[in-house]
Amino acid sequence: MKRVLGERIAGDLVASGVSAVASSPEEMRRDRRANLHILFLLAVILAPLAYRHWSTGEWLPAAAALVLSAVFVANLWMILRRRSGFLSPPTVLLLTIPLVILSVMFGQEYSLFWMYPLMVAVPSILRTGAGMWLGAPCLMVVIPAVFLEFETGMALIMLVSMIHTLLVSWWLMRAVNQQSSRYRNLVIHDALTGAKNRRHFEEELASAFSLWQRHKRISALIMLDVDHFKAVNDELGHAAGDEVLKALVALIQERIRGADTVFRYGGEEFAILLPETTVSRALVLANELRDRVKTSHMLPERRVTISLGVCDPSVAESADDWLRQADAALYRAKAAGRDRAQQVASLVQLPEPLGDALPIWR
Ligand SMILES: Nc1nc2c(ncn2[C@@H]2O[C@H](COP(=O)(O)OP(=O)(O)OP(=O)(O)O)[C@@H](O)[C@H]2O)c(=O)[nH]1
Repeated sequence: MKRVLGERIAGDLVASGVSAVASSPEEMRRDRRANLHILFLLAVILAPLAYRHWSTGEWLPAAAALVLSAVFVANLWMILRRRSGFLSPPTVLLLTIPLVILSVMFGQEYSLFWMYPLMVAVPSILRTGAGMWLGAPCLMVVIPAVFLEFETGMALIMLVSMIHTLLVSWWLMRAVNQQSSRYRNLVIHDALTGAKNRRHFEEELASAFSLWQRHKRISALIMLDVDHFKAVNDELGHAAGDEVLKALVALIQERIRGADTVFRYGGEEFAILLPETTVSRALVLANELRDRVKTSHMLPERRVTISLGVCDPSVAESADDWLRQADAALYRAKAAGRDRAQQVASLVQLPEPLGDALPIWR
């Protein structure tokens, strides 16, 4: 249980390293704004805390709060100037919590009021259930101080309201998370087939291309198109055409590895992006898919076939060019009679057996 909890908190801390989860510029801007607010909040908590300790002659906690507050302000300044700070929000949070608790232990009972913004900040920064797992022990640590410093009625009110603050903040954060993952799914998926959509494809293709450019990490792109799909629609109706598209995506998804992705590029054209895969291995997969589609009896009335084009980024000058070349290979396959796969020969030779050893499906 402990390990699972530790892993969850660690996972959430990593995930809440914000820039790691934010992918679109809009998400990054939103996270930056949220970071600024939270960092400002935590910096503000520490300044009056330092003042109170200083005014009662407790130099050590006063100095610690002052130094930390100054560090947080510098971090804020860096984020404003350079868009990223030297401390992540979880680190800032993990530095603030012990200081507030220590301040209470040092006899500054009014520091307990800073537990309220902290109970808001913990779920907001950690974003998931781990916020609760970190917030709850913090409250437990301060319970003795609450009952020691305040009369029982007041202590109970404070405790219940702190728990309430933590629960409401966690509940709100959970609702926000659920909504955003629902929206993200809608934004990146094609509603009919469940494949990822073209917009997401363009992002993923660009990132696969920059992995190739910067680190020479190879990927293969397969473009595929259903042959004579118009005839399917015309003869059997649009609904039958839709069923073919859904069955095709299901067949591809069943075959490819977890790391690979199938996208609906448009109409009856699809793309499959295969990380760490050579063109020759992708061609083997393309032919296997072609074979499986042909023998799958998706429609009892007529045989469905596909044509495919395979290409890696070594031959391309940009992500767009990569797509253009894979598409050109696909249309060569169409022109050569359909129900076949064509490749663009790669310009790189991976050392064998590495090239061969790369798995192409699960
Ligand atoms: N059922 C269905 N049909 C679609 C969908 N999107 C596009 N189409 C149809 O797909 C057909 C594509 O036809 P064409 O571009 O002529 O291609 P094709 O008949 O497959 O011919 P080739 O690609 O040359 O083999 C058109 O009739 C479109 O209406 C969809 O979501 N559902």
